[in-house]
Formats: sequence, structure tokens, C-alpha cells
Amino acid sequence: MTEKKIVEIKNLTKTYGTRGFQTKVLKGIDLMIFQHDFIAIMGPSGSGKTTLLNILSTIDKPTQGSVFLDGKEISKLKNKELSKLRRDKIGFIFQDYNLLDTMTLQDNIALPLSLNGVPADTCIRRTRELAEMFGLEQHLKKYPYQLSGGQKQRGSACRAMITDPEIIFADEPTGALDSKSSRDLLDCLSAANDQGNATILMVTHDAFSASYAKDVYILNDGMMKCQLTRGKSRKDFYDRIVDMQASMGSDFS
Ligand SMILES: Nc1ncnc2c1ncn2[C@@H]1O[C@H](COP(=O)(O)OP(=O)(O)OP(=O)(O)O)[C@@H](O)[C@H]1O
Repeated sequence: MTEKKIVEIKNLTKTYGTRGFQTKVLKGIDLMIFQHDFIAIMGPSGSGKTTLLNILSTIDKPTQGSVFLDGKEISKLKNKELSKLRRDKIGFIFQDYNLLDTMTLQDNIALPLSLNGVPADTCIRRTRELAEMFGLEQHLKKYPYQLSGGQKQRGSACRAMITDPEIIFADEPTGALDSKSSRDLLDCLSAANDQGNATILMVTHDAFSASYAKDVYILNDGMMKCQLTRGKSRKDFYDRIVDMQASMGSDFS
């Protein structure tokens, strides 16, 4: 069965600065992301990972080339259409959770739905389903300050998924978590990808996190340098990622 194409990136370049003081950060990226993909982008510090994620998530604009999301070229969309695309088609997981302190976990998770005018009973039902999947049923009435980092990040993953977006962008989602909380989050993301409908693009420095993805792409010096695909064993995939990092030298952090 051919999966639906969610994102298509064609010859994407990004240059910062003005004439004479330009830095070419992305130098012609091509990438296709299909439904049910779980992709990790890795690369040395400064290789352009965040720049790429910002362009894909419509926060920044390409210098040249094109990005299609759900068949629409994002640089051609007007502000209103872009906001709608962001709201309906994209879920975000940030390194620092970005939950609202004055709302319970339940309300934080449901926020994208309530902003869309979805009835309260549907918001509650959908929030409970996701909270169960992410092991958060007991914590829905708590405020963020009453939650651990891992619980907050799993809550933030639920919020990213609640609108059933076409794609979830995760920027270093385990960056602030200890190893047990990282594992819990990655197990949940992996289950949402395997058993649910989630398509995930994650940027990470961490080989352990990347080994939960189905494919790992290495960005180096503004170009996609290689792709590794997971076999049956996650442990074996982790070893291959670490070997690849070692082969790329000391600037790979
Ligand atoms: N707004 C900007 N203006 C000018 N240069 C920028 C801007 N944003 C990023 N850069 C430069 O682009 C390059 C890539 O930055 P980017 O943040 O995408 O890298 P990264 O791979 O995400 O790095 P890290 O892993 O350290 O977060 C860096 O050299 C950075 O200094």
C-alpha cells in the first residue's frame, strides 16, 4: 500500500544575512515524508536542523526551493491560510514543553480543540483517550507545576496530537528529560506512530532518541549526508547511529 505524501521538500536553500555577509545554512535539501513515517534529523551543532524545522513548521521562509505540506506550497500561502494550516495540520512538541501554567493538564491538552470551537464533551473524551495512551489519566486535574518534566512532555505530546494533525514536529523533545522519562516519552511516540496515525519528524542530538525513529537523516554542512533505516532491532539501530556519528568526526555533538 502506498502511503499518503505529507511533506515534500524540493531543492530547499536558506541563506541568512545581507549581500557580502551571507551564511548559506541549507544548500539544496530534498526530502519526502509519508504518512506513518517517524523520521529523526541529526547533525552537528550549526548544521541547520532548527532552520529546517522552522521552515517546515512555517515559522521561517525558504530562500529558494519549495516545501509542500498536504499538497500546498507553504511559501505561497497567505497569513490566514498559514495560521489555519498550522492549527489544523501541524502538531508541535518543544524541548521546554510550552504548557500554560494557569491551566490544568486537561485544559492544556484540550486547548487546540477548544480554540477550534469543538464541544466540551468531545474535548474531554479525546483528552482522556490520549491521556490513557500516554499514562497521564491520574494527572489531568493537576497544574504544570505539580507535574514532573516527563509528565509535562507527555502532556505536550498529547496536546500536539489532539487535533489529529497530518504531522508532528518535535524539536529535541527529550532534551530536558532524564533517561527514564525520555524512554517513556519515546515509547509513547513510537506507539502513536506504530498503532495510531501519527507521522513524526523529530530533531535530536541524541542517538538513543533517534533510534526510536524508523529513519534517521544526517544533516551536515547544510546538506543531507546520509540516511539510516531501522531494521527489527532498536539496539542494533542505536549502534549503527553511534558508529555513523563516530565516523563523522568530533564536531558531531
Ligand atoms: N536568524 C538567523 N540569522 C543569522 N544566522 C542564523 C539565524 N538562525 C540561524 N543562523 C545560523 O545558521 C546556522 C544553523 O543554525 P541552526 O540553529 O539551524 O543549527 P542547528 O543544527 O539547529 O544547531 P544546534 O544543534 O546547535 O541547535 C548557524 O550557523 C546559525 O548561526
